[in-house]
Amino acid sequence: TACSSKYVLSPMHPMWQGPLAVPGGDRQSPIDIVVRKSIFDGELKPLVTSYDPHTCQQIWNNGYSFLVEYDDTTDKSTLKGGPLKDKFRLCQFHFHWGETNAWGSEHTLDRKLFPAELHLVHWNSDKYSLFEEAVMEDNGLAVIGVFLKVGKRHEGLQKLVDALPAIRHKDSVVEFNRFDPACLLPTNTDNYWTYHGSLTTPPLTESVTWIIMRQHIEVSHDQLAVFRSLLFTSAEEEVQRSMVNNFRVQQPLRGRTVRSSFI
Ligand SMILES: CCCCNCc1ccc(S(N)(=O)=O)cc1
Ligand SMILES: [Zn+2]
Repeated sequence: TACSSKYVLSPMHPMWQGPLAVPGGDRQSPIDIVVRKSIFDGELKPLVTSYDPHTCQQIWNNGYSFLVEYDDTTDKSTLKGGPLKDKFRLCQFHFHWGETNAWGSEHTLDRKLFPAELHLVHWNSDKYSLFEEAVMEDNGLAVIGVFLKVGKRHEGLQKLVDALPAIRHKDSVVEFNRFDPACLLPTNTDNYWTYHGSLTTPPLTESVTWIIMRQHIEVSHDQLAVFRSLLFTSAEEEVQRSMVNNFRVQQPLRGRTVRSSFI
């Protein structure tokens, strides 16, 4: 079901960070959000998430990050509201992080780097019938981005952290159920920035409405250290490489406007 886009590269291809800018791409992600240049839009609504923990299926290492995948064959776990006109189905969430707490996020706020960033990936189930279809369309996907800061231990995250040693290597999968992704959202989801962008890993398609939360979540140093114990490489490979710095370089804004839901 690999996307048929012309930008699909194998995960091990040196350009997995993708070309610096996709040829002809004028809405690439991630970007730096210049807070004072974002435009308040009073039409932006609160986000409405309704996630069913029972639709959680598995957690696996895809060689870029680790993904928690949800059953998206029905409208059980959905996102609507915010900047969105349609209803979007949750298909997976994953993270990006650094080798140290000094960096790791894909987006930045006035150039401020966070140690990690959570992405909750949804596709437009009002308009399309499969993720693979939606990924090719300009209103196909909606990704919620949440910044992580190092501080107190995140109790909800621990269940996920405890599963990571079982998926250390690329392509390892374990069954994972009853996880409510809502526990990873900040307490305030009314304040966010939104802009039109792309996937930050191949196929890099320009199909994403990004919704970046203003409020971060806190995780402990030890919890983040377990993320860094994952490997980019499969069990067979002779040289093992730690899964760290799995973020893309930032992309030009190309005149895009970043809107805010708050003043
Ligand atoms: C068609 C198969 C593609 C699998 N991978 C999709 C994908 C890539 C990047 C992001 S992200 N990092 O922009 O949220 C989400 C989902
Ligand atoms: Zn991501």
